[in-house]
Amino acid sequence: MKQVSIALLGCGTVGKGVIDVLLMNGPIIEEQLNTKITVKRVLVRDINKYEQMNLPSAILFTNNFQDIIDDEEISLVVEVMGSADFAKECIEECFKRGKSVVSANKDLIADYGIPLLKLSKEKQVDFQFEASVAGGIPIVRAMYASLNGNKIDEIIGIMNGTTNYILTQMTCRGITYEEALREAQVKGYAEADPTNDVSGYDAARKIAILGTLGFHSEVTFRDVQVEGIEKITAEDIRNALEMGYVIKLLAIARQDKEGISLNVHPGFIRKTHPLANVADAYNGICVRGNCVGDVMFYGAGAGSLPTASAVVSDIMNVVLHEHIGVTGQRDFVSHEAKLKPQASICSPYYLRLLVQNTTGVLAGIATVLATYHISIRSLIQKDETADIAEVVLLIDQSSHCVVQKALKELSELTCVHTIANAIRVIEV
Ligand SMILES: NC(=O)C1=CN([C@@H]2O[C@H](COP(=O)(O)OP(=O)(O)OC[C@H]3O[C@@H](n4cnc5c(N)ncnc54)[C@H](OP(=O)(O)O)[C@@H]3O)[C@@H](O)[C@H]2O)C=CC1
Ligand SMILES: N[C@@H](CC=O)C(=O)O
Repeated sequence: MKQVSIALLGCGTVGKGVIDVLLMNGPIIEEQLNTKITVKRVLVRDINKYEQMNLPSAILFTNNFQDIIDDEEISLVVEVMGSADFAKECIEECFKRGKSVVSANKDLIADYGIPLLKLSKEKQVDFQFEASVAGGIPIVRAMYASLNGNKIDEIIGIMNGTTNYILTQMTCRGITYEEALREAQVKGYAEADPTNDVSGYDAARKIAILGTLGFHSEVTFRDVQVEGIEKITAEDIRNALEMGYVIKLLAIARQDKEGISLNVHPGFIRKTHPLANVADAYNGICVRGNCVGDVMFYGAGAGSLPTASAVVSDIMNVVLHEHIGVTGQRDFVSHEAKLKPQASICSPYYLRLLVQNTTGVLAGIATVLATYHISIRSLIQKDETADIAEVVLLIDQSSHCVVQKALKELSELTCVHTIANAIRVIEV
């Protein structure tokens, strides 16, 4: 039996999961590879914290990256620390010293994936990052190795477990946004800084990675229009349900003759759509290719063991590549991205307005919308007896900038108290 010694950079939710999977499934892994994989060294910031954890005593903990880079026995480094800059420095150093790298870090891959892939090829080492999108779902490899005979038209999905958990718990248990976020943190779904989850940045990084792989175009996180779930209230969730929809944080990449569009935003999605039933920290991703048609991927999008499952599959791939002598052979074709102007992207919208309960208010709203050629699909006034009433509208296909202009004009009407929310309705 051969031996491979690896190092982990990070031993949090994912790093600890990798140690657990290698121990739990050691025999299955060894049998397939005829190799025993041993975690020799682990980099963390605070070594003391890890002494209290029940981890194999042979693992050497360090807070000095140099201990790992100088260890000639370590041929593979697994980066599960998070954040981009320090991780990038470490990975570049690994490549230069002939070590392959597996990473789960979408912040890093979304910004530096292509230059790092080029460097890994130049240095004849492997670089794999399956866990960087949708945790345990094997979507990254599917994009570059299973669907690569297709022209990809659309990728639409729920790619953040934390926000999906929050929205599911708010919908099903009626708990508050803050309570649901706290639970997601305890369960290990949220990023170290959960702002990245709730503001949509985490999903934006994932759709940038999938867009790059699917469209063979260099898109980055900065090309994604991002909106988070912070403004979603119990009232929006209730209204959606009454109208036959659920609210999900969606990541959408589309490519047509006008170019590529990348968006992350909350969306109303029909209860009958397969994505509507993706609950808790599960993720679901629908990909449309010109030959395969629609395919859907579903599974755990976050959490220790599911994410470690993807990381360990990358580790096994790297070991296999070493055995068959194809390490560092990966070519990646990418072109400069032609981005579609956001102004030309249209969708129907749900609008929620709080208005003074006076006569003529609905006519006033309809007049403003008509000025912007926005037609109304449905309009419901609630709390007809209260001083401040809720008005819920579904409006037809309109571009985001036209809707924003109309909302600004509506907010200036004396009878309109508050524009409470405007959420796109997804028609797929
Ligand atoms: N959690 C999840 O479900 C998923 C996470 N990911 C990604 O995996 C990566 C890790 O996430 P997760 O395990 O949740 O993160 P955690 O915050 O749970 O763990 C981070 C680990 O990295 C160590 N670390 C962080 N910064 C440094 C540094 N500068 N130097 C040395 N050690 C450092 C921490 O050590 P210390 O404790 O000493 O600070 C800790 O052991 C991230 O990129 C994340 O986006 C991807 C898919 C799913
Ligand atoms: N914080 C992320 C973890 C996985 O990528 C999420 O909630 O999806």
